[in-house]
Formats: sequence, C-alpha cells, structure tokens
Amino acid sequence: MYDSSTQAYLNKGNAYLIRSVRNVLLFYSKRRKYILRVCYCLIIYMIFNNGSKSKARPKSNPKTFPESRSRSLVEPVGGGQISQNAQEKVSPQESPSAKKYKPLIAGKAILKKLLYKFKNSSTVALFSQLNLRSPKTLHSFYQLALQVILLFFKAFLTLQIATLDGNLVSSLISRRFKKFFKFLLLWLVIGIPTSITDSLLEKSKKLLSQTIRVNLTTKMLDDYLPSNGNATLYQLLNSKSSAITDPNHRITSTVENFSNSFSILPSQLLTPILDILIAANHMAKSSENASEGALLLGLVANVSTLVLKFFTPNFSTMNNMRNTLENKFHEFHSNIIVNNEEIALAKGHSREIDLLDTSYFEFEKFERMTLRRMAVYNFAISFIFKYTLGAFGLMLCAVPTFTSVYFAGFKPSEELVSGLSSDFVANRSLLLKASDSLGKLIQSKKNIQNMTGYANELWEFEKELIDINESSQLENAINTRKDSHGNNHVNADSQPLLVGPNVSYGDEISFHEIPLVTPNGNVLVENLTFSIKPGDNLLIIGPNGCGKSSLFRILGGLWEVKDPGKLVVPYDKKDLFYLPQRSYFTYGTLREQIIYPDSYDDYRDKILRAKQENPSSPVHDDEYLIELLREVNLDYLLDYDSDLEEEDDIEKDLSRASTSSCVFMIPCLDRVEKWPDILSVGEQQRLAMIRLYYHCPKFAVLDECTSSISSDLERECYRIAIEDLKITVISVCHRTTLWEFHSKILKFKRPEGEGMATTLFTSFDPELRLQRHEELISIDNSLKRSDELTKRLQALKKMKNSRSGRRPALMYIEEDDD
Ligand SMILES: Nc1ncnc2c1ncn2[C@@H]1O[C@H](COP(=O)(O)OP(=O)(O)OP(=O)(O)O)[C@@H](O)[C@H]1O
Repeated sequence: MYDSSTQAYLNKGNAYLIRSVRNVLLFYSKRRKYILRVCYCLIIYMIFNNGSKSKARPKSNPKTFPESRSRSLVEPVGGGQISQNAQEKVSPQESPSAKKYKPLIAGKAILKKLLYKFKNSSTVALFSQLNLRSPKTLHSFYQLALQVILLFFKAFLTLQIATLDGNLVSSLISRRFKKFFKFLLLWLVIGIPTSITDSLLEKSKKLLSQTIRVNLTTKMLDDYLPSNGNATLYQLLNSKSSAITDPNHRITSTVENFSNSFSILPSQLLTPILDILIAANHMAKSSENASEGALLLGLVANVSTLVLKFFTPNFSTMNNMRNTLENKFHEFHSNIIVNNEEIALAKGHSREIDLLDTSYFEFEKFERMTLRRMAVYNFAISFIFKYTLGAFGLMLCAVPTFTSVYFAGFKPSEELVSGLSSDFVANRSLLLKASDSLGKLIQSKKNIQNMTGYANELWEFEKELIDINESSQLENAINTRKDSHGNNHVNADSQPLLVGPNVSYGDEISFHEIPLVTPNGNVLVENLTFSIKPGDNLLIIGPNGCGKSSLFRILGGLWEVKDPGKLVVPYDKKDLFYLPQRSYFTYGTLREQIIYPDSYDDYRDKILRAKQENPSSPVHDDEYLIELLREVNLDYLLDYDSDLEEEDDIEKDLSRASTSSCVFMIPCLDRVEKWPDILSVGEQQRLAMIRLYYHCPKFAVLDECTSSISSDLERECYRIAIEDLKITVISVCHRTTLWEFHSKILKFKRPEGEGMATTLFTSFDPELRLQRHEELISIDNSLKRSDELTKRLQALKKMKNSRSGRRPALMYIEEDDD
C-alpha cells in the first residue's frame, strides 16, 4: 500500500508513539501517588472556581475600588513591575533555555499577579490599618491559628470515626460480639474529643468574629471622631466627592457582617478540602484503582458545578442591593424619629407612611425574589452534590466488593466479606461526607463574595476617613510651626483652633480677602475682609442665605480658607465658642449639658487644678453652675427631689461646697432627662448661654442663638456675656434691642435677585444708628400714609366728577355711609 520510505517513516512514528506512551505510563506508575494528589487539588480548585458567576464589586462609587485606591497605603512591593511581568509576552527571539522555562515563567507571573491582587485586596488593606502588635490584634491571630489546628484535629477524628464505623459493621456481620463492644466503647471514647473539638471550634469562631469586630470598630471610631478635633464627620458627609452617606450602617452592620463572614472562612474552606482529600486517600488505600475512580468522581463533580453555575445567583450584587434597600428604609425611619414633632403638628402621617410603605415594599419584593432564587439554588446544590454525586460515590465504593466477590468465584470467605463490608461502610461514609463537603465548598464561595463586598464597603469608608484626617494632620504639621509673626507656636497643653496653609495665629480674629465658597463651589462672597480685637463686639446683618453662617463655618474649620485669603485666629481652640440657633443637647445629667463638650472628668480636673493653683479664688464648680441657672431663670430645672429635699438644704450644701477643699458635686445637678425633648426652644437657648458662660472663651460666635428668648432676658443674657464675663461676641441677630452691645458692624448686601453678596465693615454707633433707624421707620410710615392719602384724594375726585349733579355736602355724607 505504501512505498518503502513511507512504511519506514510510519514504523518509526509508531515506535516513537509506543515509546512515549510507555514512558508516560512508567512515569505515572512511579509517581502515581503525587500525580493523583496534584490532580485532586486541581479538581478541588476547579470546582471551587466554578461555583460563582462574577466577582464581587464595591457597592457604590466604582472609582473607589480598592485596587486603585489602596495603592498609597498598601505598598505595591514592586507592583508595577509585577503587573508588567505578568503581562509580559515572551519575545520570538528568546533563547532556547527561556523557551524551555516558558511555562515556569508564566506560572511565576501568574503567582505574582495573584499575590499582588491579594496584597491589594480590600480585606488585606483593612487589616493593614490595625496595629499588628496590639494585644487585641494578636488575640485575633491566636484565635485564627487555634481554629486551623482544631480543624485539622477534627479531620483526623472524622477519619477515625469512619474507620470505626466500618469496623463496627464488619464485627457485626462476622458476629464477633466482643470486638463489636470494644469498637462501641472506642466509639464512645472518641465522642469525647470530637464533642470538645466541635464546641471549641464554635467558640473560637465567635471569639474571632468578636475580636475582629472590636478591632475594626475601635479603629473606625478613632478616625470618625478623631481626638484632635478635626471635623472629619462633617467633611465626610458634606464633601462633593464622598460616596459615603451611611457611616452609621457601615460602622455597625457592615463591620459585624464582615467579622462574621471572616471568622467562619477557615472552617468553610478547610473542612470540605480536608474531607475530600481524606476520602480520596482512604479509597486509594482500600482498593488498587479506587484513586482513579475518585478522580473520575472529581471530574464528574467539576461538570456538575458547571451545571450549577446556571442556577447560581450573583451573590455580591444581591448583597449590595439588599444593603441599599435596607439603608433607604432605615434612613426614612431615622428621619421620622428626628422630626417626630414637626410631622405630628403638620399631620404628615399619611405622607410619611406612603414613603415608608414604598421603601419597605421595594425591600420586601427584593427579599421575595431572593428567596425564590435561593430555593432553586439550594435544590440544585442538594440534588447535584448530595444525591447525584452520592450515588456515583456509592457505585464507586461497591466496585471493589463486586470485583473481589467475582475473583473469589462467588464464594467469598467470611473474613473477606467482613473486610469488604468494613471498607465499604468507611468509604461510603467518607464519600457521602466528601460529596456533601463539595456542596459546602461551592457555597463557601458565596461567603467569600459577601465578605469581599463587606470589605470593599468598609475599606471605601476607612480610606475616605484616612484621607480626610491625613490632609488635616499634614496642615497641622505645617501650621503649628508659625504664628502671624512667623514665630514657632507649639503649645503642648492646648489644641489649635484651626489649621491650614492660610491660617495664622494672633490675639484677634481677622479675615483678609477670604472668598466664601460653599462645598458645591458656589461663591457667596468674593472676598471678605474684617478684623476684630478683644472688646470689639461685631454685629453681622444681611438677607437670608447671603453667607452669614458660612463665615462661621470657615471660622469653625468646616470649610477651608481659600486662596488668596488669610485668616488670623487665636491659637487655642478654647478661645472661641460657637452657639447656633439650636444647640446640641444629649441624654444625660443637667451638669453634662452645661459643661459639654467637656466630660465629667475634665470638669472635675479643672476644679481641682483651679483649687490647687489658687485656693482663694472662686472656681467654676457646681455652685457656680447653679448660680448661672438662676441668672437666666432656669433654676427650676434643678432636681429638688434628689437627695436634698428643700432649697434650704441646697443653700447649706452650697456653703459646704465653697468651704470644702475637695470637689463637691451637688446632686440636684444630676437630674437625667432627654433634654432636647423636654425643653422648649427658648429654654434650650438659655441653657446654651449658660454653657457659654461656663466655658467663658475670649471670643464667642452667637448665630441667632437667642432668637426665641424674650427681649428683656435676651438683653440680660448678652449683658452677662459681654459686661460681666468680658467675652467678645460676633453675633447675628435681628432685634434692634441688642444693637447697643456692639461696636462694629459687618453688613452683607445682595443685589436684587440671585448673585454674590458684597460686604461692608465699619464702626458702629448703636445710639446714632437706632435714632436713624427709628427716623427711617417713621419716614417710611409717613411715605406709606402719603401714598394712601394721594390714592384716596384721587378716588374722591373721581367720584365728585361722576356725581356732579348732586349737592357737595350730601355727596360726602353718602360717601361716608358707603
Ligand atoms: N454644606 C453646604 N453645602 C452646600 N451649600 C451650602 C452648605 N451650607 C450652606 N450652603 C449654602 O450657602 C448659602 C449661605 O448659607 P448660610 O447658612 O451662610 O446663610 P445665612 O446668611 O446664614 O442665612 P440665614 O440668615 O437664613 O441663616 C445658602 O444658599 C446655603 O444653601
């Protein structure tokens, strides 16, 4: 058929093929154990990888995906080079040795890429923020290590129990009762460490979750409300670029979910892997070719996971969607709780219930859809892994039994039967466990996706906090070096009021060409210039929305001082106090409301220090607070029903307090209430004024903070602050009765309609201004009256002309009657 040269070529080819196959078989038989193990691992990896639809993504703001954002914090460790290497293609001119090692280089690149991805994952970035040497973090590592050890021990015990199961059945079949009871006793004994391991595992999971949660929460709270007084939270919520609208949810629920997901991860991954490897290994030992059978089972399982993919929902998207809907529902509820009085007075219940119903309906609809999808998914998981693969596994276990019986000529000895049944039972229980574990392994992917989603959310939040705090600290470092004269100004006892490249310190408040710009970029005032020294009380007036309060936002460090502006402020943050129209009160004692933001310990330390420094001078203690309450007619808030029944007792107590060298706390200031709920707006404003008196700063910003106090008391409040306590005030107030306290004025003027406002800063003579003001009002009234009179005159003239036939006198009488 072929010519001789073709025949020779074919023979040579066949020989080469046969030699190759023989070499491969030889190699396989020599390294069978290792090859099989590698194949098992590959199959487990493939099965695990097939179990999901897509990768987890961050919930919001795709630009904040940690892979790009975490670079500044987590060192890439030559990341740029690594990714370059990973994508590098081997050039066609490469050397033969390079060609030989091509798969090795490619594998190395993939490994490096995976390592890089791992290093830059949000979970690692999140953990890198924790102090690794702190006892709390070390405790987490110990818990993790303990869990891994326990998991290995549990796997060992599982194997022992399966073998024992087989032995029990075999001794039963061969009717060896002594052996049976011995195995039964062993079974009971082995139950003790197994139960202890199970309970320890559960405990270590919970402890791990708890320690991670405590670590993360502490770190986030420290960044959220930093002790240096930076307005991080305000900047976070008001920044245009920030995607964080739900910090409360992230600090509470997301941290908890992340901790729970992370703590169960070792057992979710390790248990099924160990179960599968143990089953395969045991089968390989019990029968010659069972290992290849187990490999075949793995391949079948791999195909099954591909089928399962069809039924698998996208867990990360589902999770993100659930969070969004849940947040929306929470937000509506919080809003109603905060504004409950306004809603009740406006009878807005039906409108609110509409909003709540809609958001809850959306959430409920989504939950129902999730339940449907999960039901299908759970059915697929259970049927494919537990039953289909279970049946396949049983078949595999049965093969050695049938073949052995066949080779024994269908007359197996009792010993053979008991041995076969022992192996069958052990293999069967291990295989059933392994096929169940395969399902769990697939499901663990869901947990990993959820965990990655939570980690992304948390890292996005943490990164935002770090960015804000870092920029503030940077400015802090620049600014504490110089004051307005260029001298160093660092005071260990006090914290700076403000920091920034355009801020310097002095004994005044001075704005120099500062533009007022909202975080949205709207320019309210192009340049604002004014300066006040102690004693120059400044009155600020202007139409609504022109930027009066925005000026205070700059002064409070909430908005930055834009170029080319220069701001001079007192260095110490205690030198400026801000009182808004509605002050902040919390649940707590009356004393705590007055001394806020000082804590009880700060208050006590201040008194002790003052008494030590100058024992004869009066101190700002409870006695002083009660006196202040009396000054603004709020002493009825004192709790006379506490330990001291009568007012006389309080007097006695006060005298004791003044002579005592120790800090004496008067119980009537210990009244605990929900103060914002029980105080009227006017009462709140009076209490806030007491807060100002207690802190007694050099400068105070009073932003319509007395608008609800009666006129007489309002004047008294101002008098105490300015005349008695010598506080320099910058006030926004609309009542002319307060003008007398001011010596400077800053007037905001805005052209008709929208547009930027201009400002005028001058000295202020309240008497002259009031005189002019009254004159202006009277002229205005006269002008209005004159307009009315002119109109009336015209009307009368008109009537006179139309009724010209009548007698004049009568006409006017008729007109009056009309
Ligand atoms: N956080 C913010 N983000 C964006 N714009 C803001 C912010 N705060 C205030 N604004 C805007 O800045 C403008 C000035 O507000 P501001 O509170 O300074 O007015 P105001 O002069 O104090 O008014 P009023 O007399 O009514 O208190 C307003 O148009 C307001 O909408």
